[in-house]
Amino acid sequence: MAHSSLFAMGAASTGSLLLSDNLNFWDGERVAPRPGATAEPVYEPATGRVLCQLTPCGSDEVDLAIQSARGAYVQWSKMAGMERARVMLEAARIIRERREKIAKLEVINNGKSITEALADIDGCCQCMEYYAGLASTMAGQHIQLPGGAFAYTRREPLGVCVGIGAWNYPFQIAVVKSAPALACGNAMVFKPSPMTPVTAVVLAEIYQEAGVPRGLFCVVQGGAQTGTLLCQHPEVAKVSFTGSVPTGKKVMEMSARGVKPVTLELGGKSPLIIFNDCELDNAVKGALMANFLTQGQVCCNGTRVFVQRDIMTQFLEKVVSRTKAIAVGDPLLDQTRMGALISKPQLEKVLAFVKQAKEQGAEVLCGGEPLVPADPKLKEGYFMSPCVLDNCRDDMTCVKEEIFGPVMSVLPFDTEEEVLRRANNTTFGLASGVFTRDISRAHRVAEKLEAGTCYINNYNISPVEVPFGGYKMSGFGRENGQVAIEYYSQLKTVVVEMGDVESLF
Ligand SMILES: NC(=O)c1ccc[n+]([C@@H]2O[C@H](COP(=O)([O-])OP(=O)(O)OC[C@H]3O[C@@H](n4cnc5c(N)ncnc54)[C@H](O)[C@@H]3O)[C@@H](O)[C@H]2O)c1
Repeated sequence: MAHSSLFAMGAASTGSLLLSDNLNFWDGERVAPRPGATAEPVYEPATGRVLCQLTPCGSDEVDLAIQSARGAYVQWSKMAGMERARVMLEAARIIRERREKIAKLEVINNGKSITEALADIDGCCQCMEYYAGLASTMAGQHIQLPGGAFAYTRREPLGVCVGIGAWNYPFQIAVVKSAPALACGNAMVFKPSPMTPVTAVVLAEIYQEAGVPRGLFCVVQGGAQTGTLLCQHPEVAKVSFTGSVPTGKKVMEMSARGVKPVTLELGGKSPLIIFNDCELDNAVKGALMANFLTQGQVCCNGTRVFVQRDIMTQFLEKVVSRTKAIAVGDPLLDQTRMGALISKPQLEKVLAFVKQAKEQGAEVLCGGEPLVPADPKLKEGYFMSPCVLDNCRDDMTCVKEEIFGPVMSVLPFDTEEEVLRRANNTTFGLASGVFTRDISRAHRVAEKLEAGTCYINNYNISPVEVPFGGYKMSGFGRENGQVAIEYYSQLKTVVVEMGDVESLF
């Protein structure tokens, strides 16, 4: 198998990679952008260097990708679940074999630490294996009716599904959408974020190598315009979207016009509630895991940390000392725990949130500043020091809006009833968490929190077996778990008469 030249990058280090490979993929191969189209630069967050050029796909290219997927769908959807499973298990094996190279590419394009990227890729192998396992379990019901008649249901695929991804987990979002879609017999055309175009196309090559029909998983590059073309295309059966609330609304509106089902995985401003009877060291570690993964750019982060007043001093002391110790720097080094934010505008936006928080009365206990690592090659990178904000109030912007950066807002509370009311006082509802040693309280609070996930005594664990998705404006539909099958399939009812037709006419 001829690996893409991406795989010649084995020894690449931060600041050394320049990619020239074609980033679109349909009909089973990488496709060059159309001549004359305007390219835009894609940056390496850790250095601010240009990593590659991206040319957004226009309507002809989107159409070619969808036709290619359509052709593959006809073949793939006829295969038995067990046959599809075999191909997906091979894809999982290849991902595992290349985990380090894929993780490295992800780091260079996204800026997160290699330790996290490796864990992301391992999660992708598990996701692929899990849905391979479910592929052959797609089944319906048999229903006996009077007079010997009966009915049965068939769980059938939808057709060509579209996946649109955010930039924070580029490879993982592509896998989490495509694995259940393909397991159900669908094809997928995937559009990554224009900031992270590099690894979705590696997944396309892996599927191809594993033996999917040519065109089953296609990648088109581009931003809002290309996304719009995908959502409006009449031959698209479903759209699964991961991104912000404002874009999610547009995707839903466009899909509504074509009566296409949508899955929306949107933003959050999740509460993490820490009661005074918690195991404090675990609660502190939980708060860090809830805020600082992927430089704080995680949709389900618990960024509103409510701490019961009598343990506030001890909590802050421990949280601040651990936050100050986070090693920020070259994301490809094993010892680094926090890399660079995705872009210069994102860094500026996050720093502006910190500035505004100070103006509104918050106290910065640590971080919240631009950071220039000692290594000269990182001096133009988008780094900042992780930040803990104290003296926060519910009406502050930093407590109400999704910051999407390494900024933890800490808020005191007195009673369970009060904290639940405040925690639920948001239009978001993606995730939530509670630390307590009182098991009755833990389950009572979990029941009352208005969010798609509640973590008890931990935070930000997302095993593939467990459904994930939002309440309220954080979206609907679920990814991961058995339930995802329902979002990538439809039920046909077949009614069978065994006697004569009784006609009223
Ligand atoms: N719930 C989840 O699972 C989850 C996971 C990761 C990120 N997110 C959310 O994603 C956001 C950050 O990601 P982002 O900045 O890439 O989000 P975004 O909404 O700006 O973009 C997401 C994707 O939508 C595309 N897009 C933009 N305009 C479009 C349009 N009009 N039609 C179709 N597609 C369009 C973008 O090119 C990108 O691929 C945060 O709000 C975060 O919380 C949610």
